[in-house]
Amino acid sequence: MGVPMEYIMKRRKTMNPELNNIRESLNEIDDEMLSLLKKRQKLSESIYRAKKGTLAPIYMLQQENQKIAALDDIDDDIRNVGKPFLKTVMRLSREKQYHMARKDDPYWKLGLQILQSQKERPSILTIATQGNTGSYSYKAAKNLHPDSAIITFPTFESACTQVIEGNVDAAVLPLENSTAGTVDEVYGLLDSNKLYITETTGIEIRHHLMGVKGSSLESIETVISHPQALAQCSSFIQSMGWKTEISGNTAFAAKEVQKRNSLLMAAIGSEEAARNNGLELIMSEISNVVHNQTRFVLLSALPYIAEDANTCSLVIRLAHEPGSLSALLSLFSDRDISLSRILSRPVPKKPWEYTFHIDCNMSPTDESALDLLYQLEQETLYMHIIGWYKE
Ligand SMILES: O=C(O)C(=O)C[C@]1(C(=O)O)C=C[C@@H](O)C=C1
Repeated sequence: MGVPMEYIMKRRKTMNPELNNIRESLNEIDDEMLSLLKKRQKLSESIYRAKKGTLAPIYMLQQENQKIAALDDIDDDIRNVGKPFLKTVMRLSREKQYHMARKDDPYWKLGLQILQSQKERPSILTIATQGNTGSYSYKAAKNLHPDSAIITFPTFESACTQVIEGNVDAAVLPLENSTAGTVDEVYGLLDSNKLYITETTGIEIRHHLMGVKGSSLESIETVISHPQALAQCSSFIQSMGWKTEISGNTAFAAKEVQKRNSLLMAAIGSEEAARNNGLELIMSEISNVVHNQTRFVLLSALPYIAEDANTCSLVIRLAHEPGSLSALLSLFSDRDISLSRILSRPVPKKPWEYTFHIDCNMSPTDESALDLLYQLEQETLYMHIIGWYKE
């Protein structure tokens, strides 16, 4: 029989009285600090009330910098820990003030837009995808809305244009693959801010090698597919020493092989792509990893937010300053909001400046989520919600 944990803990406590005493003292100091913090937060409420109605902003950067700079004159030991400590308490003070300001502002535009977006789910009768019927996007669209009519377009951009122009209800596009990473072009299209992610689905990707009748591993010299599919099967391709050719998607690759009708060429794609183009499977499942998934998103022109939404996708631009990203991340962690993805993309025409795509787990009914958005609007150069959906 094992020794009960409680007994071990008790023994530990009595075995080292010196350690216990120090811990007791630490606890006392923590209690004192917490009670001071409580007092400080009360003062933050008062400072907010004093600022209310004046044009004074909540974030007084100069004020904060002065306080931090004043620490330069004190001894090393306390300066180094004092700076992050003061930054934290001032940030908590701002968070309190933003919460009060949001509550006081019934006309907060983004808050009203969020409320308006929580309407009934719009019906999705027509969906645009890129590629043709054998593509994984087609499969993902069917997965999400089995009864919808799916119309295929040659590029991601043309599928999005159809949604923006109101010719279809939504587009389904791949956003991220578990092996090859993000689909940068789709992220670029999301940056245009005309579309919203309203649903997502994960599709298990099984890549197969296919060719015309008579082709074999020995006869092939070149493989054709979408760059993501080629990347996802790179180990096998390299081991065979094949050349690669790029196509718009896996279904187009299969079509191209059928058209060229050559034993020297094979395509990488789904079983459907082989079937639809009369090709034979030369080898099944050639991906680098067994569980190869792609996350697809349904994009709508209307910013619909589901009642049970738990993931919010944000695009944020920050000032190009040291510490700006870590300060941003603290605004999430202070509120216990976890991030499921973070991605940086270069800002066009602005070398070394970045846009951050952040997915975080929060519900539109959470007060802390609204506080966060309110604060982000004030403290970042730019913030936009590109979707709030159930994942
Ligand atoms: O001095 C202010 O205006 C405050 O709101 C107080 C305070 C602080 O907590 O010290 C908080 C936020 C400001 O950015 C600067 C300082």
